[in-house]
Amino acid sequence: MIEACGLYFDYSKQPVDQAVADALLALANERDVSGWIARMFAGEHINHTENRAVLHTALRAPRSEALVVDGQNVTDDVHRVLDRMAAFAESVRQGTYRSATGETFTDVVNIGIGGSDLGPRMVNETLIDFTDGPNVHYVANVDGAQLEAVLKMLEPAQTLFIVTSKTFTTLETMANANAARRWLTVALGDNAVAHHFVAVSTHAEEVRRFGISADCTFEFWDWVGGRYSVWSAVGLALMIALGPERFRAWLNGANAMDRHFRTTPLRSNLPVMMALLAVWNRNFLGAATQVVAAYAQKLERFVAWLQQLEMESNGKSVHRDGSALQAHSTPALWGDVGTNGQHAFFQMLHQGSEVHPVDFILPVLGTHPWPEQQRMLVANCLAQSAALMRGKTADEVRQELRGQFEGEALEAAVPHRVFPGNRPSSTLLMPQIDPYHLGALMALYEHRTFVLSILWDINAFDQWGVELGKKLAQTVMKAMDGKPVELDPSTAELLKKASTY
Ligand SMILES: O=P(O)(O)OC[C@H]1O[C@](O)(CO)[C@@H](O)[C@@H]1O
Repeated sequence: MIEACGLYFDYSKQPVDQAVADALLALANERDVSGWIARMFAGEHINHTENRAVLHTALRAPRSEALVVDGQNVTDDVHRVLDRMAAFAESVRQGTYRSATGETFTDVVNIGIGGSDLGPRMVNETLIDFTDGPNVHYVANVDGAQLEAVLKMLEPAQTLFIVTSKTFTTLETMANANAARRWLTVALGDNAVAHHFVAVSTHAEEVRRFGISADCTFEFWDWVGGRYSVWSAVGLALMIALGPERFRAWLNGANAMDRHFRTTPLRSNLPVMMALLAVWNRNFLGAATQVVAAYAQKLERFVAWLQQLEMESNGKSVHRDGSALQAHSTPALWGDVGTNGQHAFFQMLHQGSEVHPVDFILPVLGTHPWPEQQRMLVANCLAQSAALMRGKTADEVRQELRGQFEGEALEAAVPHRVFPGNRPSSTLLMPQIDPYHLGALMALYEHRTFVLSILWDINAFDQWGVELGKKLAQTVMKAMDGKPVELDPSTAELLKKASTY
């Protein structure tokens, strides 16, 4: 086990002995994991395909920790924006920042997608017991049904929109932002936009073009990747919900994990060991997927956030130098909260034809008034990992069924009830869900993802794989408008059929 920042990581149910652990650590040394960690924290341009530093860790560093990168003290920049966010969040929460009609804002809508949505939404939902500000809603999908479902609950005169987009050109976000602006101006007139819209972006020019002034813009920087951006001004809606103090406690949890990651020898370094176990399961034992089962209803959106973090970062097929990978990179990551998953896909985990390693995450103390149910939740989490490990032999099944079945009937019944066992899992205990421990948990997985990229020698911080589909969507839309564009026959036929509905 390894314990860090209030998280207790038990990997005793992983198929790893001392020799394997030593070999994995030798691999980490061969890949220069320590050197890469130092390079990331120092602000080197390790995102080489975009020539950018990778400094989400600076977003949660204390004010006193100066870090000069490319001639700029990034800690000063970070705290200047954090202070502006705190002042703004408090003014919305206290009702001193008013709407165009002089009313307080009862509702805030964050419009953003990918990293500009998944992180803040997940943290907001997980820490819902710690929120005491206006109601915060999140709209991501270009499917207008999502925007409509939110807007129909709201009063224009009491609604603040935060348009969150690193690039401020993302199709979905701009479509939703434009629609929200129309909804607002129909009710309150064009002048309301200045009171009701703020922006979070790295692209001041695009924000200005949309009609949001610099005063209402909260910046971040190109050294913050989209899927690592929740700690920046992208968390503004979250800060309005939580208040600046709890937001800081959450940053502190992440900062504690950063310090652990940066300073702890590899053998007892939690993100490093998690990544090594993942490589063991993926590349040596052949696991094609990784399951994450959080035993806490509040963590319902954790896997969605993690999917972008891991699969957008490490879903690559080439090394840093562009040569093809000789081994697989990220497994598909999926899961659901316990105990719900037990009644859905756990059958396959226990008896399916392939092995899928599981990370069990268990906040032990509930934050609800039903202690008996919390006991059941904890018991179920521990029981599932034990069952995966132990399995059940044919002899054990026979013993159990004796008296119920005899002879041929008994033998026919046995194979269906056998569990192979030896199915790997790790269990991560935390005392409870609170801002500090959630911050530490998220930073843990961020660093695990980074270490995996080092072990696979890939760039975890670009995402060229999302570009092609985005471009083709533009072509398809042109075709929908009757413009002469070239579509492959399959897509052209689908479009033809779709146009008949
Ligand atoms: O914040 P933006 O620029 O709107 O981008 C949203 C998301 O789109 C992506 O670029 C691609 O999915 C993500 O990396 C990013 O989080």
